[in-house]
Amino acid sequence: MRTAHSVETVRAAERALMAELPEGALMQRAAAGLAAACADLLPRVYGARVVLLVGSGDNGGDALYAGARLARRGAGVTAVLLAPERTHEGGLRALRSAGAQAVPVDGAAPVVARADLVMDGIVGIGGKGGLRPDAARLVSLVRESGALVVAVDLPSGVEADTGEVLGDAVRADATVTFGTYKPGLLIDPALTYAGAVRLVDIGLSLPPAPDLEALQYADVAALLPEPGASSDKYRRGVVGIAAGSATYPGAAVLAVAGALRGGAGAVRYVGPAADEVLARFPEVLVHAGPPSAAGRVQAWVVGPGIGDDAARVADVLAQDVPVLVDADGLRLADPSVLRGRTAPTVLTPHAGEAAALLGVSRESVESGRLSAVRRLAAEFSATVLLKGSTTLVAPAGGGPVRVNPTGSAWLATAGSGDVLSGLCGALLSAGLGGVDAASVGAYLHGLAGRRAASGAPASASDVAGALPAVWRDVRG
Ligand SMILES: NC(=O)C1=CN([C@@H]2O[C@H](COP(=O)(O)OP(=O)(O)OC[C@H]3O[C@@H](n4cnc5c(N)ncnc54)[C@H](OP(=O)(O)O)[C@@H]3O)[C@@H](O)[C@H]2O)[C@@H](O)CC1
Ligand SMILES: Nc1ncnc2c1ncn2[C@@H]1O[C@H](COP(=O)(O)OP(=O)(O)O)[C@@H](O)[C@H]1O
Ligand SMILES: [K+]
Repeated sequence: MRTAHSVETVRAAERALMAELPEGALMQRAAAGLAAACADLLPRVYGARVVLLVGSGDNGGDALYAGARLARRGAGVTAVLLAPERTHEGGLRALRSAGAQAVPVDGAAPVVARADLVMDGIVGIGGKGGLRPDAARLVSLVRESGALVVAVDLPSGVEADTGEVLGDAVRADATVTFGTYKPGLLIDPALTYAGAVRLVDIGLSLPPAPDLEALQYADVAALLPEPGASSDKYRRGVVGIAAGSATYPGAAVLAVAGALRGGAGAVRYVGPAADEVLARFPEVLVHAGPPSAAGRVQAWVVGPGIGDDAARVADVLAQDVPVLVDADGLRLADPSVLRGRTAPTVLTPHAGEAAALLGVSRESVESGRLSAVRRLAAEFSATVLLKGSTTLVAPAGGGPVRVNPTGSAWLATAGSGDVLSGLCGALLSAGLGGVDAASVGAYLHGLAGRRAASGAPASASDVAGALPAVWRDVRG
């Protein structure tokens, strides 16, 4: 599991560790890791032209000590000081004694223009808001220079805790972060500013529950349901799909396609697209009448392509089994019924649907995805999977939010959300909890999107078709 911790948590861990160590030891650890990462990125350290952008805090201190290390290895290092009178004193002394020079901001243009590598030590976890005007001007010089940019701890100008970018920010090729990932390094839009992220262990002891976590291959493999000797189709889990309408039969077919690849023992379908579903998937059990009369299921998916069939949504929500609500179902579900359910509920909105549920603009959801998903989970007492370029899953009762690391923009194709809902529903029916079902589903769906596309457009059916192969890859 990859984990990220909030600034407050990092600060507390830093205080505890600093009390045990000689002064400056932590910053030396950070600077050593940073210098090593820069050396790896440069074709050759000796003779390389390195420019440090140095703000007034410890982030600038890290850059100065790392710059001193590179200068001692023969790099030509120049520090650009944004606040010369408030620069980290020890760092500046170290830089000068390594033979490097420092210039004020108005002397930056010629040195930045010739830089091979720029280290961004303007601001780290102490930053608030986008870059200030003098820093922003400096960063636009860097952009014009074409130099390799390495952000110290996080790209200056992004919000560490939320992933928001409130103005100008540094666009880095790589970010060297200390102690733990910061939430903003895993969530867009900030994520797209960070480049390749390298974590440097500086010995912090962090609490076991992070603010954010991302499943890795091994975590997903351990969560995948697997039939055993005593399994039968009912024990493996039966997932019910209440989806589709005369206008949108395809949504039913795609949700079923996802469900059939999600590890359930059987898929039941209820709705007006039974003929279309059976024509494509004869293994599905179809039922007329309300979902509650369809026979036992261990989890329901309701909503994709359902049109205005509020009765079908209400019927599903009244059943005391896990329910995943998607698409039209999100619009039709009664919020008080959602809140009152005792069995797990999973909501899977995209940003537009999330905005409607929260009564805010789509833009505010997109720019503040982490707070939006947490709010939704709290307001509806449900696990919430917020779709988009980085899909987030928040648990109903608070706790770490999961961020999906496998997304692919090729998934932004009509119907791929329907496949996801069926897949997650099947995982729920197989016994996974809401957060695991949603995050494992998103992980597999993202991998399937990449595999189905591999550089060319893929349809939602292709994504569903790629699921068995990615399941095998993950287990292998
Ligand atoms: N925690 C750890 O374990 C370790 C932490 N370490 C390092 O310390 C860093 C944190 O250092 P920090 O606390 O000194 O804050 P930092 O990020 O340098 O920023 C503060 C300065 O920035 C300024 N400023 C604020 N907003 C701004 C903006 N938008 N645009 C421009 N400027 C802005 C603000 O100025 P002021 O408001 O005072 O004018 C203030 O002076 C951390 O990220 C890591 O690199 C490692 O060395 C070792 C282990
Ligand atoms: N830019 C993007 N990068 C990665 N994944 C994306 C992006 N945009 C959308 N997706 C994913 O594509 C799927 C689209 O789902 P959804 O919006 O419900 O579409 P539909 O209703 O047509 O099925 C979701 O899994 C979502 O996370
Ligand atoms: K920085």
